[in-house]
Amino acid sequence: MNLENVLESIKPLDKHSMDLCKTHLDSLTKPIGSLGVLEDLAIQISGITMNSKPIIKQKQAFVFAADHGITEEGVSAFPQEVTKQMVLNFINGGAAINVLARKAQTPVTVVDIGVNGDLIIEGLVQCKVAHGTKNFSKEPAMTREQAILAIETGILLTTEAINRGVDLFIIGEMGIGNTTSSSAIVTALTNAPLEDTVGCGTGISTDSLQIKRSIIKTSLEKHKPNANDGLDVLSKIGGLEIAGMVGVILACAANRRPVILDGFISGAAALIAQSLSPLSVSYMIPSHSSVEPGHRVIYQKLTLHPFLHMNMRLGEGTGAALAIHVIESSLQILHEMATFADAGVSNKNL
Ligand SMILES: Cc1cc2ncn([C@H]3O[C@H](COP(=O)(O)O)[C@@H](O)[C@H]3O)c2cc1C
Ligand SMILES: O=C(O)c1cccnc1
Repeated sequence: MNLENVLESIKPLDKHSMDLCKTHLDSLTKPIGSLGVLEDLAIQISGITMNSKPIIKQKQAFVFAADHGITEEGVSAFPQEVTKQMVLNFINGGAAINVLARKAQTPVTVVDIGVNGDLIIEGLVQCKVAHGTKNFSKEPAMTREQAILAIETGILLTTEAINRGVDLFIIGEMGIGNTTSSSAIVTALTNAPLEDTVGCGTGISTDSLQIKRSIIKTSLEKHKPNANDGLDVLSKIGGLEIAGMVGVILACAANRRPVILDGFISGAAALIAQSLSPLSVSYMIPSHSSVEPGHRVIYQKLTLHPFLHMNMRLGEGTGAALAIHVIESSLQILHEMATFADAGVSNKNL
């Protein structure tokens, strides 16, 4: 499916399944609504899957890696080659996402969608759209065609995984410099002040933070990305890994599969997906709230509420991997808890 078909296929959640799920939750041995977010998640996943008792059997993490020309401006605490080095670490199973995904029994697929350098590594999915983006303080990060190609890469990988039976997705990324790109996207799409959208990423100094903000400000003045056109925003100031994640989100929405968002950068991808298809937001499951300040701005615009508050600021899909445990718990409640009738517990509001 190409991007256009995917956007046309996205439909609202199934209200009937959600109502049935809520009725069942209300019949379980607990005060109504007392399991809070666990209940909300079960209801949302019912609406997504059109099944009032959904089951998750196969999970999949996609980690998209790409480089950013904007690193030339000194916006990260780390050099660009760390992207490539971390790809090897992912493949060898030694990164944080590998550990947390293993714990959640979720396979990790690493996708080179735009790393600067040729990587021939067994196990790495090679879908390079470009050798990194251009320095967007000087010229557009990529062409519109490249942005679409990278989104369609995410769509293709997701569709293939769905055909293999995957029923829950998590997204993550690796790309030195990508908090600068994400902050630019969030500013362009929300108009929020730079103080609220730009943070320290990997840990830059306060002086570098001022430079990061001023680069974003002048780049936005230069390119004037159209806030009503997610593809314009993505191509002028975005990243190829961000585009890949947009593709996963949209393909999940089109195929009625839940997709767990991760930190700040996956949130920037979610905002692009929202601008291309407002309906896609109901298929997104938030996970944690990042230390990066702009993450709060993202959640406000999406009207989603993260349920994990872990002081994390890593990305890679780590927060999303943790959220799998909560989501699986919510469905286990739905399947295994006794009803008032089954357990012989009085169900009367006095
Ligand atoms: C060793 C290492 C592992 C990482 N894993 C994720 N990130 C995170 O940090 C980067 C974004 O921050 P900035 O915009 O400041 O460069 C991204 O690659 C993100 O995934 C990492 C960063 C480092 C250094
Ligand atoms: O929240 C994130 O995903 C994040 C924050 C800082 C650096 N890298 C990732």
